[in-house]
Amino acid sequence: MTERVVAQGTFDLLHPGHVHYLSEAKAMGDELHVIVARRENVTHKDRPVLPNRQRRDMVRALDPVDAARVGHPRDIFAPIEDIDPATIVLGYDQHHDAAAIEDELAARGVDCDVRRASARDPTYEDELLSTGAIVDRVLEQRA
Ligand SMILES: Cc1cc2nc3c(=O)[nH]c(=O)nc-3n(C[C@H](O)[C@H](O)[C@H](O)COP(=O)(O)O)c2cc1C
Ligand SMILES: Nc1ncnc2c1ncn2[C@@H]1O[C@H](COP(=O)(O)OP(=O)(O)OP(=O)(O)O)[C@@H](O)[C@H]1O
Repeated sequence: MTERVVAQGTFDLLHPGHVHYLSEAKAMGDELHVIVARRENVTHKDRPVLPNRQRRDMVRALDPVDAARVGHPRDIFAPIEDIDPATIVLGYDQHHDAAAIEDELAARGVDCDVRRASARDPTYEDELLSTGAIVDRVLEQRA
């Protein structure tokens, strides 16, 4: 049986940390489905610069990704019910609580494991592995 895996995030300005996360998530199953956060739901940091559809299309073009969609406007569990994954992979720094997600999904009849991905550190001096850091460098160098 095909094991579906779900990854999620903002994916505004792509960088090797995103590729690391998505490759690791793909290795946890057969088919990787990515949920791209809607702009209006990104409230814990600066909102993305790029529109929902552009971020989805770029994520969809990455090698480990089999499918990508813009997330639900209100219910973050609705796309999960639709995809019905064996595993959800949280990013190393995502603030979501794995046990709480498992419990909510179990209540909705979705039985899936929630795992945590590893971080990728820079491999050379000026490598930038966060969208926020890229934006800061653009502001610094183009001001
Ligand atoms: C299991 C799961 C499902 C999610 N589904 C959605 C969704 O349907 N719509 C959405 O706008 N955000 C959704 N999110 C939230 C974002 O993907 C993301 O966690 C957050 O808004 C952006 O923060 P980050 O890029 O720092 O992780 C989901 C998060 C998780 C953990
Ligand atoms: N350096 C990294 N190593 C591993 N995973 C990463 C790295 N950077 C981002 N990710 C993961 O990629 C997913 C999407 O990340 P997101 O676009 O929110 O992060 P970001 O690039 O760190 O942005 P920001 O700097 O605005 O927080 C998240 O699950 C996040 O944990």
